[in-house]
Amino acid sequence: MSRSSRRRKHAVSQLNLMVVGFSSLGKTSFIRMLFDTLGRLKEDIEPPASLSKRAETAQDAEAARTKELYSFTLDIEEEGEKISLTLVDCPGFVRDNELRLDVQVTEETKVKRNPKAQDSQIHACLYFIDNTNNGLTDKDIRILKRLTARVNVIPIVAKADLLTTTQLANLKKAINRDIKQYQIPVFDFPVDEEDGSESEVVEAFADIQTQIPFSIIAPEDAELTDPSTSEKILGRQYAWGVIDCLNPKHCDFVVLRNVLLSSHRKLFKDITLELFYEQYHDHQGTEEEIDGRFTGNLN
Ligand SMILES: Nc1nc2c(ncn2[C@@H]2O[C@H](COP(=O)(O)OP(=O)(O)OP(=O)(O)O)[C@@H](O)[C@H]2O)c(=O)[nH]1
Repeated sequence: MSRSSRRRKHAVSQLNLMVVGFSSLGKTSFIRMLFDTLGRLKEDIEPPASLSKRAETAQDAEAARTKELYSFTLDIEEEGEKISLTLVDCPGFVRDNELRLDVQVTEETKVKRNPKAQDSQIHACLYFIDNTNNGLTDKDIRILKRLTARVNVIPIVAKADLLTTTQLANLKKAINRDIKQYQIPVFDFPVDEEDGSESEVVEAFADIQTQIPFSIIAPEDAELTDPSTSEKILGRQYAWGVIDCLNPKHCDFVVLRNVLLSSHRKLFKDITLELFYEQYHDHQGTEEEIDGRFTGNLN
């Protein structure tokens, strides 16, 4: 094996993901589910304390609220590639407090910048949308415009178990309508039929685009068994049946996980470097001009 291929084999790719959105939409639960489904290289790694604070009742919701931004890094392996994955969980935006909202969005899109540390930039930001609204609110639009100028943004509808199939389809349609109408450049999944890709690859990517915004269902704490297979699952139990959070028929988690960690990981990183990072270099100057870089200190 040549020295360069040996180096490639042992190379570790850095990936930094962030979750953002209003309070109580399921951001921490998503990170917990991702953590639980990762092929971690060191199994004994404990999740941060904030991840174990669950809120299954209204009473403990306040205690479990993410109070300040935190991040943690895991060494994982995905399809034979080693990845150093940093997950960043942000406190939820508070509705009805305009002033705090503005301060918070600025804080979260701001950075302790280290222009040389490209690998500490956020490569993809998952923006959680409230599924009780009929599309994007004015505040979502304002926040998304700011975020999309600075980072790859992927819209998410969490707690999809609370919607029927028709309600979810209508909500997705309404969100996509608003994204188009307000010209919000969320990440879109390129389909380039000219590039000689296998037609299955083109089809798979086109399919991903139709799933945006991705729907997520996070599991409850209790151990559940799939009644049809008797296997343990990450799920939610209802009077009328059991949801398997990893079943693509129930939600888009598995597709999203694959997009983030595998199929589009490199693209997120390339765009971050080429577009957002270059923008930063082109605009070196005042604090305001560069206030959006997600580089530097992730702690
Ligand atoms: N029904 C349902 N409830 C969920 C789901 N995901 C999370 N929850 C519940 O929603 C509540 C809030 O979840 P969190 O993950 O703490 O939400 P968050 O967005 O991190 O909240 P903040 O810390 O306030 O920003 C908890 O009671 C969760 O159990 C889901 O997929 N379905």
